[in-house]
Amino acid sequence: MSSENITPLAVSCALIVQNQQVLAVKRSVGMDLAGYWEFPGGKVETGENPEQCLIREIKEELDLIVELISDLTPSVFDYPGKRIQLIPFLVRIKSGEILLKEHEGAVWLGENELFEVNWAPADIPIVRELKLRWSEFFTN
Ligand SMILES: Nc1nc2c([nH]c(=O)n2[C@H]2C[C@H](O)[C@@H](COP(=O)(O)OP(=O)(O)OP(=O)(O)O)O2)c(=O)[nH]1
Repeated sequence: MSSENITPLAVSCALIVQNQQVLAVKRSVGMDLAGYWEFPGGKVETGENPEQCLIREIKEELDLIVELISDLTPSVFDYPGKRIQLIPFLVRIKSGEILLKEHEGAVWLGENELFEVNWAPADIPIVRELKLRWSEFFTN
């Protein structure tokens, strides 16, 4: 089968913003893409939409309740053997304290620190869009 025919795996992810910063989390040993930084989230399951997936994953991974502020442009990326469609949402924390249940690290990044971590390749276009639209997101 040619790569054009691979059905993308939909993955929702959260750009959690607070105090002019966004949260990045580090994938743990044992996960695929271990050691890369990403936005928390996960695969959209049967019967849920990307927004519902996001709320569920952020509760599961970080023990946070978040609310959606806006969406960004999905990023399609081909990893060996799989195509990911990463669906990003800008969110804010509604309640809870961050508890890392699956990741091995977390860091808050300001506008000029966005590229200081080693992002999973699929995240790069999203980080670029965040940087371009930074003032729009942080002045509202
Ligand atoms: N969650 C998340 N996954 C990402 C990002 N960037 C990126 O390439 N991925 C990839 C890594 C994985 O191959 C896939 C999502 O897998 P996952 O392991 O987070 O999803 P999940 O929690 O539903 O998975 P599972 O362990 O239950 O199978 O997407 C990102 O920013 N966030």
